[in-house]
Amino acid sequence: MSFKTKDMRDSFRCALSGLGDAWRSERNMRIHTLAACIAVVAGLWLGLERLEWLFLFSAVFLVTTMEMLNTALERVVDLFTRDYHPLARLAKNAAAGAALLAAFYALTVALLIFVPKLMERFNFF
Ligand SMILES: Nc1ncnc2c1ncn2[C@@H]1O[C@H](COP(=O)(O)OP(=O)(O)OP(=O)(O)O)[C@@H](O)[C@H]1O
Repeated sequence: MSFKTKDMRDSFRCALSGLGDAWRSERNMRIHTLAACIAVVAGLWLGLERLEWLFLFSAVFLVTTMEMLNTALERVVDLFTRDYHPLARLAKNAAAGAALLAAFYALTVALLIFVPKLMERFNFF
């Protein structure tokens, strides 16, 4: 029996289903989505420039992409073994480390964009 997708629409449906599954099963994914929504609302309120939006969206997509890859790797490792294995630990920790680096990037971008804008808005200068 073949599991191959039939056409582009089928591939797209599978990808959306993957996003939905990750959103339902991964708490981090929901936290990132909430953080992204807050950042977009704050960006609209503070009137970000085009380049600031570009960095903000790059951070949002990097973090969510890393979280999806982390989730995929966790699933593959769990498929391979549910028992303790040092390589399973190393693989999952490395993927979690990648997600953490992306989160640090997003935090840096958010601080560099929002702190000056907020100081300007509240006349801290
Ligand atoms: N089969 C295993 N063998 C050894 N250590 C494991 C194994 N499965 C998980 N671990 C360890 O437990 C940690 C958490 O694994 P788990 O699969 O529960 O991920 P998680 O808590 O869902 O992580 P995240 O918060 O990134 O989604 C891993 O980072 C790893 O250190």
